[in-house]
Amino acid sequence: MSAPALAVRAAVPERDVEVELTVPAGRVLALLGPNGAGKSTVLGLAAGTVRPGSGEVRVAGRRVAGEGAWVPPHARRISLLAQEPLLLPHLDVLANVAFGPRARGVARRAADELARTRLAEVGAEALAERRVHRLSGGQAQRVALARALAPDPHLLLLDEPLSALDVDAAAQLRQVLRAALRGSGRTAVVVTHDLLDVLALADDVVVLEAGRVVEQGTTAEVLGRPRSGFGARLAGVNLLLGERVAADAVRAGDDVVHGLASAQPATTCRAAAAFSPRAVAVHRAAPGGSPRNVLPARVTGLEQQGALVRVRGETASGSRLAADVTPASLSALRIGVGDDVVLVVKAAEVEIYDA
Ligand SMILES: Nc1ncnc2c1ncn2[C@@H]1O[C@H](COP(=O)(O)OP(=O)(O)OP(=O)(O)O)[C@@H](O)[C@H]1O
Repeated sequence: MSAPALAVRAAVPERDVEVELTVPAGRVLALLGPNGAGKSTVLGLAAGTVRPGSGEVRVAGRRVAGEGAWVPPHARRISLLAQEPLLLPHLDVLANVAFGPRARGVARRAADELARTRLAEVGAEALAERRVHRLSGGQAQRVALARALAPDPHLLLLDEPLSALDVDAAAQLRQVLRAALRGSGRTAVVVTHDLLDVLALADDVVVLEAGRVVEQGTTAEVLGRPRSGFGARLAGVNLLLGERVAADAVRAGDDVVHGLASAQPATTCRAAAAFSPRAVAVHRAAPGGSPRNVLPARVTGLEQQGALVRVRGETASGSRLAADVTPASLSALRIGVGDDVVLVVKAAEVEIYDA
């Protein structure tokens, strides 16, 4: 087996970041997490703009940072596509894309040819002779992608690459990125806050919170069975993380939720209960009847969610939950922020799994 394209096992104490993660060659990893979680720091460790206080960083098997080792950024064969396209303003598009290969010693004609191939790959062939200042935001970012791909890097780092673009340009570039990355053999780490980027681009997901990896897995695993608050928000589900108190029940504080357990509970007692906000009904008082989970909560917010209204609530134990209800039912209930309600969800709608 070949070495991973990126292996980080490092701490940056002054930022309280301590992470261990690997990116196998040929895969795309989405690096997610709230503001200040450490995403940029991990990119910096890979790129060589941040030095680890301890531990090491390897790129394609080579130690690029760590005790007694330091490879400067330009010698790591890593390309960065940032929020803003970092193009050289005095060169035309073709020369911008040919710049990296030229710097690695490729002859002029071959570098130009390679640049045209990369421009064609991102749908920007027709822009080859254009001056950089005459490009739109979306065009410039395409050219920046071609430029990042041209030196054939071990690893491509994408730092919120679509966030400076309007919705249409972002959607187009997302497809271009998808074509350039998925199944291409290229390896990338993409920092994003956008679920659409994760779905379109990522094979794997790592979630960081407060400088630590709190969750990792394939995109399907993390979205299907999130094990962190951030992962649950991304997946759009309610998540109670706590201890397993029965094969089919999880307790978080005083909140106990029953559900359908995965076949074989592990010996660990950390477990998660996940359910959709659409499966949650909102009542003024606990209803009688069939096996249900009943969670008293205080309403903390109301917001429109498509054709429904999302009712946000918090239980006395601090579990934050959401219920999506129709405007008509909400109006009949006459509830507002600060009111006490009862959130009800059938056990059959709850999935219980190890966390
Ligand atoms: N240049 C710096 N010097 C010192 N501390 C920093 C520096 N940059 C970031 N930090 C701190 O390091 C921690 C991780 O920040 P980082 O920028 O890596 O998070 P992030 O997940 O990229 O956040 P965001 O989504 O806001 O960009 C935070 O506590 C932050 O305040």
